[in-house]
Amino acid sequence: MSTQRTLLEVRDLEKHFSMTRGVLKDEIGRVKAVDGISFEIAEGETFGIVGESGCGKSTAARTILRLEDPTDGTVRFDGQDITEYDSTELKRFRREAQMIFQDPDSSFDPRMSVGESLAEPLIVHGMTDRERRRSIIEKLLVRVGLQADDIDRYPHEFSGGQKQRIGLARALVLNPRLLVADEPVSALDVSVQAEILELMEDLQDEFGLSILLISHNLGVVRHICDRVGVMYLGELVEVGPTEELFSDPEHPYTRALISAIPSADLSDRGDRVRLKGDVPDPSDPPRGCRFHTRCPEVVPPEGYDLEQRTWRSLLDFTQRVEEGMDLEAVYDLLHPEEALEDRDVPERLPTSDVEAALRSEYDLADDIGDPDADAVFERAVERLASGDPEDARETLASEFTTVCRRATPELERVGPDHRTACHLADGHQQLDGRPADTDGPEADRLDRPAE
Ligand SMILES: Nc1ncnc2c1ncn2[C@@H]1O[C@H](COP(=O)(O)OP(=O)(O)OP(=O)(O)O)[C@@H](O)[C@H]1O
Repeated sequence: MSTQRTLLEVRDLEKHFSMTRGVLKDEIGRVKAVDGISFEIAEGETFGIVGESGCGKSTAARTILRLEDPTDGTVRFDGQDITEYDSTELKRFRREAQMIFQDPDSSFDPRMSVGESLAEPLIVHGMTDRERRRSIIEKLLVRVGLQADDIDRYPHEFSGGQKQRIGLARALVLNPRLLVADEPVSALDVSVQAEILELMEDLQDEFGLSILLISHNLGVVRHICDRVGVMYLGELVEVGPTEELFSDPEHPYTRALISAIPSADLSDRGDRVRLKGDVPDPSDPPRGCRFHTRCPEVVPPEGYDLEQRTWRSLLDFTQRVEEGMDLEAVYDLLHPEEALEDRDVPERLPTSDVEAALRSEYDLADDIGDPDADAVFERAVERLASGDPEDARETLASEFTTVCRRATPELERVGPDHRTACHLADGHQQLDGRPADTDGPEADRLDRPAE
């Protein structure tokens, strides 16, 4: 990490959105968009936050700039807690911390010339001298690769890349110390993305800026960030120096994101990890490690000898049964073509048919390699076929249990400046972690069923 002093310090930041119902606006839940993230950015440093869509990156950025009020946690800028700022301090902060957005088109008023748009922040912050404003803006336009006389042109006269250059000029016109860039190049042609990123790097050096870069694109983050935080479902799961994180990723989510980067080298295709499904609902995140429902490296249950792929399938099946796989759902699996109104579900279904359908659905071989695990699976299948999903659920939950569901891994050090929140990482292997905060069927472990 940079030896420069810290400019931005984010501690345990949370932003939850209330979900309400009816005219009385009763709260029926909370979207935990940002759920306890901590990191810092040094002066002159570029820190990237990366993750799939919906994992909370933009909300984090907006909350850090106090465009949203945090639910909990602190954001310190130059040592001061911005959540405590009064309106005067907030105005000064808004000068020192600027943002650029993904879509340069929608961030400009089409009726205002470039000069008028860029003069606005100067006027708001008290620069009354028109000539001085014009001179500052012209110099900045040249600095971002445009021409001084572009000052009198209108947004529609520029390409996307040029508009993002103007966006950068507008962000820098007040000489800020922090630039928050939310997907600054994802709306641009690939050919101009690198130009804009290089411009940002040059401007950073020249203006001594700290940058918080938000992107779903790991290539973009790798290009210009000194350090990276990987975000999943409102939490940071790994934070480390960029090259170390890319060459030696510690979290399975980071590994999956890196392996999904399109590579010219087709020979490595076999190693690609494909993450199944979308990011789960942030109003009801999975307990334990939030990534365990999609993790390709989820820790297997003790006492079984299973290949990772088989274990992942068994856990997917367990999760599905827990979510409420009943006799009707099993029937639908056996009769996918049957219309809903023609459905006549009997009290029990042939166990062998159910077993074959479920093995096919979850890609489980006839012999999964461990007779004990097979016995658990078969018992669950038999209970499902008999219309007793509760027993199936309890059997699976008590047997196919994993530390990844039982305990929440903390972000712990795996290198001098590298931290990860994964039970697999060094220091997590004692399988402790924080207990998951919801009681579930695993809370009361059942005895292993008779074999
Ligand atoms: N004002 C809001 N009210 C309710 N939920 C919100 C609000 N803003 C964001 N969310 C939810 O919070 C979660 C995180 O959204 P956010 O936009 O921060 O994610 P993101 O990682 O930036 O994704 P994207 O790149 O798609 O914008 C999402 O589930 C989103 O629907």
